[in-house]
Amino acid sequence: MISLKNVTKTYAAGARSTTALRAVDLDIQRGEVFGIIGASGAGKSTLVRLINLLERPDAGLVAVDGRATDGVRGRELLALRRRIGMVFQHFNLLSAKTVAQNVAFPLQLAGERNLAAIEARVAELLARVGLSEHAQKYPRQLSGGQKQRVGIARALACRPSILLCDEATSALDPETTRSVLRLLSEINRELGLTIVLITHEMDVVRQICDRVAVLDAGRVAETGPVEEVFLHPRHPATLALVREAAREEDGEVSPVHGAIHRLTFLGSATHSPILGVLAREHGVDFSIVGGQIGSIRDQPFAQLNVAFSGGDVAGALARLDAAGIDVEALYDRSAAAIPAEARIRELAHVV
Ligand SMILES: Nc1ncnc2c1ncn2[C@@H]1O[C@H](COP(=O)(O)OP(=O)(O)OP(=O)(O)O)[C@@H](O)[C@H]1O
Repeated sequence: MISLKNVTKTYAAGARSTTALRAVDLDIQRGEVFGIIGASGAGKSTLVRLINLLERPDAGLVAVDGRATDGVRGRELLALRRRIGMVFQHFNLLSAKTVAQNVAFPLQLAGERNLAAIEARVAELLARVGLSEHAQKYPRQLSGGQKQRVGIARALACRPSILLCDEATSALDPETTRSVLRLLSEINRELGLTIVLITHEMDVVRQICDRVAVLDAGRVAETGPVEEVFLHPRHPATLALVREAAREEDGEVSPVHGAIHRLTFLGSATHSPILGVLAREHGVDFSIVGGQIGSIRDQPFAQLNVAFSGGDVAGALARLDAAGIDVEALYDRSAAAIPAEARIRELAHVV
């Protein structure tokens, strides 16, 4: 649906130049919700401008909606751009136009002259985003969440096949963010639209995306299903984004003895009372030294750093594995070389 192959983009400013993207490969499938996450300066905005065809790469290939875009010009370029609906962080609504007029605007720009057809399409779009009764209001009379719903309705007006959301929830509070993400999820399911979400927040990716690519200093640091990238981050840039989302305090972890393992429960396994079973049946003691619980899309998860001691630890670990719980050895406090306390604190932050 969207593919970038070996894409590089450099900005030249006088004698200085900045390479914003380096050898980026991305493959976004039709109908998926794909997240692109990265810290400030990672190259997200540059990627948006390449996907919506406002800029061209210096090297490499960009294909959109199954079409290679190099060499596409004029009307053809305009038509391809219309396949992509844009949703912006600051809504970009026209303040002198009503909600209905804002949503009608792209249809008029696309050359639609039939007023009845425009009116019907606008009514349908406003119903979809839950704003029918606000059609005659002006943007200043709306809340942030309502303004973004207008932005989404406007982006859908010309029936795009891709919705490109550039930090679409970054100006919204967490509750409004959740409701806008729910709306995007509905649109993805019901209209089969491909959604690309550009964000600096792992929480946004976790709530809605199927797959994610992590950008770091212009490169794709890692990419994969959200469960995999969020629960088992491999690259330091991903780890930093996951930690930020967990918003853990820099608290002390009481000194513990024994092997520390990270247990990842996903889906129905999250509700299993397995730790009690391990204590009873394998005679192991355990202390929880860090962790987080939450959900990834609609799936519950828990990730706990647990120090096991005494009893049959090997048997307990095998039991966890058999129960479908991912077990990863982090560190053994009983080992001869005990690292500094800071290292233990760091481990507690890993989840
Ligand atoms: N027009 C430009 N001219 C020169 N350098 C640029 C230009 N646009 C972006 N850059 C540089 O390219 C790099 C990537 O910038 P980009 O805006 O794509 O990152 P970003 O991930 O969107 O960051 P942010 O979240 O802060 O907007 C940065 O070092 C930036 O300074």
